[in-house]
Amino acid sequence: MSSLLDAAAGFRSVEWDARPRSVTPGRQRWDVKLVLGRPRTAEVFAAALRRIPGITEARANPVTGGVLVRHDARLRATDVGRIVRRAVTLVAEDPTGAGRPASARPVAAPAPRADRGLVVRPVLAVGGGVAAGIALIKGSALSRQLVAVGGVAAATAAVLRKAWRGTVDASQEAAGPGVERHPLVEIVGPHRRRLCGAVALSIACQASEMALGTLLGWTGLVLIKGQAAPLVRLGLTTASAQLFGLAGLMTAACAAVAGLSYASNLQWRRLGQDIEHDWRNRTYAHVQHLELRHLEGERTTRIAGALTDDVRQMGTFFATSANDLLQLGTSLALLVPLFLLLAPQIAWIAFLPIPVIAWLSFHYQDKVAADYAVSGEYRARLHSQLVNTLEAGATVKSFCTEDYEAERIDRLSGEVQDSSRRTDRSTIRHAEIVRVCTTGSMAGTLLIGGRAVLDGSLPFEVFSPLIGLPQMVMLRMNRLGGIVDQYQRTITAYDRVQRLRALPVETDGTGGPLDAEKARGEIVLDNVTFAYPDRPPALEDLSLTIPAGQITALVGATGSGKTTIAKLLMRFQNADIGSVLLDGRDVRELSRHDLRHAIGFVAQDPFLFDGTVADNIRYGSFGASGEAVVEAAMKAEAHTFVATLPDGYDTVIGERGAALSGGQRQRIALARAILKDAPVVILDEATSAVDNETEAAIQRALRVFAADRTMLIIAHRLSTVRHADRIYVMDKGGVVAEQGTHDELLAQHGLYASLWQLQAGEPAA
Ligand SMILES: Nc1ncnc2c1ncn2[C@@H]1O[C@H](COP(=O)(O)OP(=O)(O)OP(=O)(O)O)[C@@H](O)[C@H]1O
Repeated sequence: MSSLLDAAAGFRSVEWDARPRSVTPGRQRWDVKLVLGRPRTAEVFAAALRRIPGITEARANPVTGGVLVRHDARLRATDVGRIVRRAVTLVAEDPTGAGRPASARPVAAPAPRADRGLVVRPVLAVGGGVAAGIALIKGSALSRQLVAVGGVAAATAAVLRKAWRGTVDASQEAAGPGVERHPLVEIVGPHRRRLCGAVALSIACQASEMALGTLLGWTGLVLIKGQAAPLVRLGLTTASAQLFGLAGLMTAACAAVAGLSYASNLQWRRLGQDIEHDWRNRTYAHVQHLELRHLEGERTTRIAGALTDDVRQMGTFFATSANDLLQLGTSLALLVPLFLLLAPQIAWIAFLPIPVIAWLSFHYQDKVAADYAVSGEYRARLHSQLVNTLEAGATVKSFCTEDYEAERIDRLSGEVQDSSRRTDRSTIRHAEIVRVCTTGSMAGTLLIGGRAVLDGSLPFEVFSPLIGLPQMVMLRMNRLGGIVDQYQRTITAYDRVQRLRALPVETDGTGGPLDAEKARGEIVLDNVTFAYPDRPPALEDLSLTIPAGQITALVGATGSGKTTIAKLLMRFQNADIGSVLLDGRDVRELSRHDLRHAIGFVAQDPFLFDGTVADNIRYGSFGASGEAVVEAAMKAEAHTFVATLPDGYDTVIGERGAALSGGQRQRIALARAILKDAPVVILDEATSAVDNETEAAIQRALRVFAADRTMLIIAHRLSTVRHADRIYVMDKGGVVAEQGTHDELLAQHGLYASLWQLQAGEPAA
């Protein structure tokens, strides 16, 4: 890290905005304005960060201005923050990275440049060469016009080349090192057949549309000149017959355009939906199997965003923009040769607006991309704030902060409004400039083409049907910037989805299956040390035994590692040192599915789904009968209150069980674990919210339930565990301070005894 820090210290401090968006152990996300709308700077910035020891990954997104930094857990969050800020200062001074020694430059960055010209340079060379060659040989008026066409082609190619560079940057960034196939190919995946069908239909539709335009031109010809030569060749000799013939042909062309347009749009949309559905399912299946530490490390809203917005973006690109691009390409591919063949003298003026509109379109997109990113960010913040405030309704009311919250929403909404206004202004201005260009070119084509017709160098029969066709292309050109924007958004969305899919999933043990029916349930922690990333050890060299068929309790200081023990047992986390054994087998060797099948777990903050009481008790034991559900509810002391609910077990309890009290929620969760009927049951503060009388009843029922199984009870309220066969008293730092039965521990007059006296209201000895 020192090289960058030292180097940065020598530079004048540049006040570039860099703000942390989220900081979790081992990973930070930043908003860095410096990289917004600057792909090259983003590349240099990420490369600069990657060179720093301890930074394992750095990515900068020029579309959103977001920077992701993954780092070694030993690097402190504040140090990483300092590194990011200094990198901003350094790169702001030298955005190209050229000021560094060659050896220090990012290795991967310049490589793609070699391929970029492959597609566009030949167009430039051929277009320019042919035009210049003819001009030199002939030196006629026609050759001058061909030179002009060459100029238009060269200008268009130059504009497209610039845009192509940007998209290549974006796609290479998304594909990452070692990925051979283009992201769009990856996105389409197994839906190539539907893509081919959609492409064929779009091309046919575009050809029909141009045929329709030509027929309209011929109609004008018949009306003005009394006949159209191509129709005479078809045997229609009189003007009236030609008009009837044209009406018939146009009806057929209209029907073909409508039918093909309908079919192609349907195909593209279906393709988009297939892609969205497919990617959502595949990604969700992956997310379901992520290691819990990664799930906890990612923000829920971010994962939900990838599964909804990002996969939708990938589908929408194919449903709309891919179709637009293909139609634009087809119309250009048909029209340019047609003009060059039939009316080369007006081709240059007809197509003159193409490079101008293309340039305007890209320029506009560059400009609004940053605005879109900013307004998207403001919208996301507003959304998140709205959800937070609505969820915190009781807290807001109890602290009388309604006005404060309203002001916050007002401010965020104002920011969204301002940023949207900026984008709207540029959008309208852009549309009007394009309109001026297309109408200007139309006037020019009429003037120059009209003069050519008058001086006899261009037959009116040729000029008339061609006149309206370029407009069709121009109007489509207007969408070019939008298409590129959609492309970049799609690549960024693909990038985010791929990153989610790159997170490691839970691996299974190698020691064969575990038969839950036969499990005895003895649990041993053998010299276990475990630390969460970037934290001191939660458990340190801990050894304890939870005998099979008995009730064991864990009590003690808050944060002393009690829940962590349950997590290690369920393999939500793995011990760093030592091992956790179930019936003498290391849990890491057991299949996670079998292991978790053998354990009934009630978490500290159990989750209830939006559904009926019965659905929630039956969750995970979907085949359980109604009688079994009621029996489990009785054991958990839930039956009495459920019976008083309006629809009994069919009462809908709302999101997270919002329509129940805390104690009622706990009893439903307890009934769920009882119904699972597992040989090992872990209750983590499972009855902390129920009253003493109900808890005593639950304890009685649980003692019967626990008769033939291993039960681990984690609790702060000591009355909950006084009947346990063994109690471990945990102390700070994840160590066992005392152990024994309730009576033995009282007799020790230690930590447990003083806690008991405190809770019983007796003065401490
Ligand atoms: N996901 C996590 N990431 C980082 N640190 C964590 C995480 N979960 C717990 N910790 C830390 O690990 C330590 C032990 O936490 P644990 O939840 O096991 O304690 P506990 O004894 O169950 O506490 P309580 O009685 O308050 O429920 C605490 O210092 C806590 O801050």
